[in-house]
Amino acid sequence: MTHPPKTPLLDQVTYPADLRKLEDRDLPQLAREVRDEMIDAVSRTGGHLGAGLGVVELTIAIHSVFDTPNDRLIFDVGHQCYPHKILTGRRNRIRTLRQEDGLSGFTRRAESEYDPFGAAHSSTSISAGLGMAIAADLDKNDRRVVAVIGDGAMSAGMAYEALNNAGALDARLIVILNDNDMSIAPPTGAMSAYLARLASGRTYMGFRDLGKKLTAYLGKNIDRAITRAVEHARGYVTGGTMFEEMGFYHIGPIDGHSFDHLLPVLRNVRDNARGPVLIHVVTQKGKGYPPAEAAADKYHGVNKFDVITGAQARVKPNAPSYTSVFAEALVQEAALDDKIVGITAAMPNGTGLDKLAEAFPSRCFDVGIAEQHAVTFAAGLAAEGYKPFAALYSTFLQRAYDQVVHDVAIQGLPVRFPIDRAGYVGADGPTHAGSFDTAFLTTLPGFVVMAAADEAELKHMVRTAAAYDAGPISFRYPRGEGVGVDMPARGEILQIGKGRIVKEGTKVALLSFGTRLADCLLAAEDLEAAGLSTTVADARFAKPLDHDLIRQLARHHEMLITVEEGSVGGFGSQVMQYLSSEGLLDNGLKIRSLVMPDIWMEQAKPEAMNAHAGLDRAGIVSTVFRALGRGVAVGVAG
Ligand SMILES: Cc1ncc(C[n+]2csc(CCOP(=O)(O)OP(=O)(O)O)c2C)c(N)n1
Ligand SMILES: CC(=O)[C@@H](O)[C@H](O)COP(=O)(O)O
Ligand SMILES: [Mg+2]
Repeated sequence: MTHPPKTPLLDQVTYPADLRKLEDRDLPQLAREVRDEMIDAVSRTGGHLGAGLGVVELTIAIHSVFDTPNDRLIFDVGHQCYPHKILTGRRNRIRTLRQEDGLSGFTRRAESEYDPFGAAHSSTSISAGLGMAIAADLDKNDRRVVAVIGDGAMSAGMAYEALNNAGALDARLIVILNDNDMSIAPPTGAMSAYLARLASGRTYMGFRDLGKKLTAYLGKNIDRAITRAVEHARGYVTGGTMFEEMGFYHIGPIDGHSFDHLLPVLRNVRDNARGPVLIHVVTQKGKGYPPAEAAADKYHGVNKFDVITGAQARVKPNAPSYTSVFAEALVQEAALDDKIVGITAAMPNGTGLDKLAEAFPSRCFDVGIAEQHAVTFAAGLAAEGYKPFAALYSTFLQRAYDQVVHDVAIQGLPVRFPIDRAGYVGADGPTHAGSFDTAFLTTLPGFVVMAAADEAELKHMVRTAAAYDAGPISFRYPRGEGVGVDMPARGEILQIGKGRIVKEGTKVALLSFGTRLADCLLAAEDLEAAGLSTTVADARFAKPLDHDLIRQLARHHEMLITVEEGSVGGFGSQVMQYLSSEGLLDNGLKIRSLVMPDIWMEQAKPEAMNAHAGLDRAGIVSTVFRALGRGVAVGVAG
C-alpha cells in the first residue's frame, strides 16, 4: 500500500480563495500535487479517473480566474469533478468517494456551494448554465457562468438545443468545450470528426492568436454591435465555425494543459465577454498517469488499483456478469439471424454490444450519447424488417421516453430493449439507479415487459425477444454478476405472459419480478422454519401478466407478497390493478407489494441498498410477520 503523496503547496489550498493567492508560476506545481492526490485517492476508492486527470490544469485555471462560487462553474456529467472537489473544501473527504455516507462521484448541490448544479447524466451543463446566466442578467448581477462540457457530451442533442438558445439570447455564458477526443470509448459521429479538424487546423490556430489580440484590444465598453461585427468578419475570413454560426464567440483550440494558454484566455473572456463564448480546449484523458494514458479507455472508470503498476483489483466473480451473458446470447442469436442489429448510445463496453460489434461490425451502431436518437433510429430499422436490440441502461432509457412511446409503442414496432443496470447500481448513486423502467413501460399498451430472475433466465429472454416480432419487448437485468445457476447452451423461447412456480407452499405466496427471486427463496426457508408454508413464483412478465398464476396464488394462499427492485407503479401495481379489477381482494387476501422506497437512495453497495429498501431476505420475512401480526421475525438469518 503506497503512502499518501507529499503535497506542500496543495496543503495550503482548502478553497479557491487560497488558490487565488498563488502566483501563476506556482500553478504547475499545484497541478502536479492535485494529480498525485487524485491518483492516490482513486486508487483506494475506485471511480472515474481518466476524465478528472484530463482537467486538472483547466480546473485550477478556472478557479484561479473566476470568483467561484459567486461565479458559477458547472461540469457536464460531473465524473471529472474530483480535482474540483479537492480544491473546494472536500479534500479531507475525497477518500470517501462513492461510498455509503461518502462524497458523491458527481457534482451535487446538496454537497457544496461550489456545485451550483448536479450532474451525472450528460449534456445538461449548457442548458443549466444558460438558465443561470439569464438569471444573472435578470438580477442585474455581473457574475459569470462557466459550463465545462466534454466532446462526448457534445454529441447529445440537448447540447445543441442549449447552444441554439444561448446564441439567440446573446447570453453572457462561457462554454468550455473539453475536447479530449474520447467519450467512454473512442468518440463516434460527425461532430467528433469536426472537432478533430478544428483542433488540428494550423491556420486556424494562427488566426486565433490574432483573434485573441483583437479581443484583448476590444475594451470593456466596446459596443456589442461592433464586437459582433468583428466576430462575423473573423468568421467570414476563417470560414466560421459551427459555434460562431450559432452566435458564439469561438476561441481556440488552445492547449488545455498549458497555463500559458488557459490563464490569459480565461482572464480575457472574464473581462471582455459580453455575449456567449465558447472556448475550445484540447486535453488528454488520463493525463499524467501513464497506465491511464496507455489504456484504451484512459481509465474512464476503474476499480481500486496499485498506483505503482496501475493494476486494478479484480474480484474473482462467482458467476458471469449479466452484461456478458446478454452479449454472448445476443451474438449467438445474431449468428443465426442476420436481421438482428444492435444499437448503443456511447456505451459499447458497458452494455456488452462491443462483443456484437466484434462479431458483426456492420450490424452494430454506436450513435454517441444520443438515447433519443438511438430509440427512433431503432424504430426506423424495425419499420424495415430488422430486429433492433437498443441496449440502454435503465437510467439512460429515461432520456428517450417519448421516443419509446411515440415512435415505438404507438406504432407497435418490434424494437427490443435490453435494459441493463436495472435496480440499484451502487456507487453511482441515485442518478444512475434503474428504478423506473418497469413503471414507465408497463403503462404502454402493447408492450411486453420482462425481467430476468437469473442469468439462465436472461438467456431465455434474449432468445424470446429475438423471436418476438409482434411489437416492442423489453427485458431488464441488474449491474454485476449472476447468481451462479447452470446455463443452457441456448436460451428457450418463453411463452409470452407466463410465469413459473419455483417452490410450492400453501400459506404465503412470494411473487417475484426479476432478480429478487434469490432473496425470496432464502426468505421462504426462514418462513418455513417458522412454520409458514411458502410458495415462491417467478413472474417473468410484468406485461402481459400471467393472470392464471396470479389468480391461483390469490385463491389458494392467505397472503400474497409481490417483490421487485423497482419503484412503485411497476409490477406490484399491475398485479394489484388486476386483483382489484377481478374482485380477488374481496375475500380478505392479505397483500403487500415490496418496491423501492419513495426516496432518492444514496450510494452504497447494492446489497446494502436493497437491505435499506426492505427488498432483501430479512425485509421480506419481516413484511410477512408484520402482515400476520406476529412480532418481528426472530432468529431470521440474512
Ligand atoms: C445521458 C447519458 N448517457 C450516457 C452516459 C454515460 N457516460 C458517462 S461519461 C460518458 C462519456 C462522456 O464523454 P465526454 O463528455 O467527452 O467526457 P470525458 O469522459 O471525455 O471527459 C458517457 C457516455 C451519461 N452519463 N449520460
Ligand atoms: C459517468 C457515467 O455515467 C458512466 O461512466 C457510468 O458511471 C457507468 O456505469 P457502469 O460503471 O455501471 O458501467
Ligand atoms: Mg471526451
